[in-house]
Amino acid sequence: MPNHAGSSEGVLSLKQVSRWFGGVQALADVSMDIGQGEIYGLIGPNGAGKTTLVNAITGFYPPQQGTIRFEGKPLNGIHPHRVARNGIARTFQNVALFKGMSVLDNILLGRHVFMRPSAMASLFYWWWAQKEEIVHRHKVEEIIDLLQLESVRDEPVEVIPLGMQKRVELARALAAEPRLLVLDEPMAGMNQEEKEYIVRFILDAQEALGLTILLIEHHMDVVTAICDRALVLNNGRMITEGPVHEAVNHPAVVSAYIGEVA
Ligand SMILES: Nc1ncnc2c1ncn2[C@@H]1O[C@H](COP(=O)(O)OP(=O)(O)OP(=O)(O)O)[C@@H](O)[C@H]1O
Repeated sequence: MPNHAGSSEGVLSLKQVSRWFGGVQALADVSMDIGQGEIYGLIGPNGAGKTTLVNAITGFYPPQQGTIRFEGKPLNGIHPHRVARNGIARTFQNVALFKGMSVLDNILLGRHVFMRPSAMASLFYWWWAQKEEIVHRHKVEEIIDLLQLESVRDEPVEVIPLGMQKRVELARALAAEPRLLVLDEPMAGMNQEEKEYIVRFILDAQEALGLTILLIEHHMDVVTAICDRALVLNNGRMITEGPVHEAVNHPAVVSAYIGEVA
């Protein structure tokens, strides 16, 4: 059951956001407001526009119409790297880790938002860079602890089970110290036990770090268990938006999820 009621102050606010890919309208006038500390679900059948919405928020595919504001500041047209530095981290639908690198180094990569762009700067100010490195490693250790990745920290990521790889992705996103965390199907391909683990870790991280979360998820049991509110999309359009139990029981949602797309 939801236990993170959001305040009235919107952290992320979208107003009539639209996005086209050629002749396909992937998003049509989508609006939403996510409150501080909320876990907000984004649901809908395949091709509904969920990932496009996340890509619009995180700067990968800016909307062609409408406005997106984060903590009161406009996000439209901001480069993904700057969006990340401004406090929004995301995970990807398909595992996007660096094979051949250890779990620890993959998580450390999440710190890149704080690192200096010039390697030369680090070379000249090596002493400063060393101090910086210690801070980064310390933060990463905290996250390894929080997500219980200690036993695999030195393993190459490709040898650990999928469920753990997804947990490493979550860890890498947390390493960027976001205030808004966007999770794109964090449970895809997981078995029941792995799902239960990742739900637990998401809730732990949310509580420990005071996060606001936007969650794309197909598992309705998870959505109803942990989300406060939800937005339902179909063909890029808003079907319904509101308290999660009302949203998931909307007739169009029920029919969309049993295959008769409304
Ligand atoms: N880069 C792109 N180029 C062209 N069309 C795209 C692109 N990204 C998304 N689309 C189209 O936009 C629509 C919405 O796709 P999107 O991936 O956002 O849906 P989704 O709800 O995330 O689906 P899924 O649950 O399958 O991930 C689809 O018709 C898709 O083909």
